[in-house]
Amino acid sequence: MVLERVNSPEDLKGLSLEELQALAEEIRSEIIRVTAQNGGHLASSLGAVELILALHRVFDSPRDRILFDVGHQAYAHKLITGRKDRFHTLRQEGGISGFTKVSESPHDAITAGHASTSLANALGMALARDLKGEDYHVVAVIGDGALTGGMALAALNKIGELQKRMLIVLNDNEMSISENVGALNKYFKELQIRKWVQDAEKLGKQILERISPQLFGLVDRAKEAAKLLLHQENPFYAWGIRYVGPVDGHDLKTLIHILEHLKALEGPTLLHVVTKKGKGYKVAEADPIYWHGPPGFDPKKPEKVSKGYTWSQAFGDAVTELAHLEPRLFVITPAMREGSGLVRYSLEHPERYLDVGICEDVAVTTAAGLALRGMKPIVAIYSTFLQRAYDQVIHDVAIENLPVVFAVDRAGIVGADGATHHGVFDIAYLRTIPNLQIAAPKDALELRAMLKKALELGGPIAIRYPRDNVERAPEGAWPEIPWGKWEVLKEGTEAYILAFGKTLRYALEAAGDDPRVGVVNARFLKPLDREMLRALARYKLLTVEDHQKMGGFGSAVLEALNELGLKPEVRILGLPDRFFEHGPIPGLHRQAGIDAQGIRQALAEMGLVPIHERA
Ligand SMILES: Cc1ncc(C[n+]2csc(CCOP(=O)(O)OP(=O)(O)O)c2C)c(N)n1
Ligand SMILES: CC(=O)[C@@H](O)[C@H](O)COP(=O)(O)O
Ligand SMILES: [Mg+2]
Repeated sequence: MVLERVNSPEDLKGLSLEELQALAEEIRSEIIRVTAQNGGHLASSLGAVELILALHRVFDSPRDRILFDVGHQAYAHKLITGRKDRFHTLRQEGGISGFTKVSESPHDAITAGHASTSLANALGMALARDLKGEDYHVVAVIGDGALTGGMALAALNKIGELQKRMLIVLNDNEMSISENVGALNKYFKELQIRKWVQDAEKLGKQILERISPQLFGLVDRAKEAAKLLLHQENPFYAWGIRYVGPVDGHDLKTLIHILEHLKALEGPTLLHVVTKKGKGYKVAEADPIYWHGPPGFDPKKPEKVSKGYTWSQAFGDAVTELAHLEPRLFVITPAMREGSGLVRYSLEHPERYLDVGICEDVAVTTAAGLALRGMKPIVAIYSTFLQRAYDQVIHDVAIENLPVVFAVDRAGIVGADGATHHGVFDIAYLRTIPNLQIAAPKDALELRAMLKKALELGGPIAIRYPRDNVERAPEGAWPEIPWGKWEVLKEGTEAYILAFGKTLRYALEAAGDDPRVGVVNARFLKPLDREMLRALARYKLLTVEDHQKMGGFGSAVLEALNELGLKPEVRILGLPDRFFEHGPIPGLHRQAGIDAQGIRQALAEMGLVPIHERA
């Protein structure tokens, strides 16, 4: 076993090409083995194995800085940089992160998880290096999907201007999570055709020169003419960045040879490597979309595992039906078709569906444009990724009170993706925006009711729901709920739990059959149901939410009570002021004290000791 002998990238330097190739296969097996158990980003990491070995063979991490955009393709990097013995803890509570993480290893140049950050990071590092008179290489590996992000394209523009020495490796597997989109993506495809043309041309040349030099001359002139037709300005040259490629991203020998050469060059260089997402694992090669991030599987019999009916699917089913009722409906996703439950909708309503690529800012402002011209756009977007479009929500949507609905998926703790992905800031960053309303349905029926009503109401409305399963609602069901009104689910004589969104189930569990404790489905945060709040102010109140405590639902309740001049005893349960790492969602909720146990604890501290525990 070669991997046994590799404890740092230094150990790659002495390996033969055959040993490196054997190492690649051992790494693939380990990635499959652990992802089968833990879940994780299988296809992306399988596709980047040779590239990562070649980079660590040629460059000297951690002295040289190797950055991985998103960091989800970096499992091979983790295995050869001293973490092979902990790799089995990938994405587990207390285990190693599923992305690169500065605090996890000196070899992790950036903490990643959100796309398109590597190039600006690399630029900053190159600037620091040169200002301090230091001498090391800065290498950024970015996927074709991540390159659709505005941050990445804007960074290229600056990199080309400043001409700092750095290497950008474009890992082009023609995939984002779904098929990749964008004009650059089309151009890369054409470049690959051109590569094929070059190879065919070489072969043709050899044959022709032997048969007839005259004929060869004629063909040669024809080829020049064809080149003129095919020849387009390579955008990277326009950006002032040397372009090399495309090259086979699985050919270790060629990669090492080229990287050695590029290492010596001054200024910014982009090496375009072509890889296969899921390389070396048939099912992942055949379906890189499902195997982008499988939840776990039997490595011997890798079948797709159903994750059950999710909130995302409930959303997708609802908008697919709504599109028949509302011809102005238009749904946008920033590169998360599958994750947002939009496969069915995209197939049934392709003319009113758009995947903008990994650019949430463009998603929101495109929705604004649609709304300005009479459409009813819904932006389907993860809470964590909506952070990328905060200004657009204010500047392009809310100021003009445009009818844009934000279907905020993955709201709350999301589990194995960890701190970079928990959707625990959206209430705080949205609720201060005038005109924008915020709601959280308790089930799929309320989700349908809210989506339909939101389209009718107009104005910016955010509807947040968790990464979780949910009971399917009947097709065609469009219940009415009083907009802005909370719902008492259980009466109480001494206290009420005001639960927002997913924590409602914990509230009902904590209240149990205790007659003293009532439970409210506080499904509207903005507008808050002040009428009911006033009525409940004579009880003790406990708010609970799957969100940072600071600036969340509880804060909104406190502010409203203050404005109403009411001073009941209030406790707020939410996530404390720190980041939460990766781990199972229930465990993280327990840690945060927002589950049933945490609620009981808070009630006890408010004098409502559970009846069966009373002495
Ligand atoms: C800002 C942001 N939006 C969306 C995502 C979700 N996401 C994770 S990986 C990915 C696709 C990345 O494609 P690419 O860079 O080509 O890498 P590949 O998976 O193909 O190796 C997306 C959209 C993200 N991580 N960050
Ligand atoms: C790397 C990335 O950002 C996505 O792949 C993300 O991990 C998807 O999250 P879900 O699994 O919740 O769809
Ligand atoms: Mg890709």
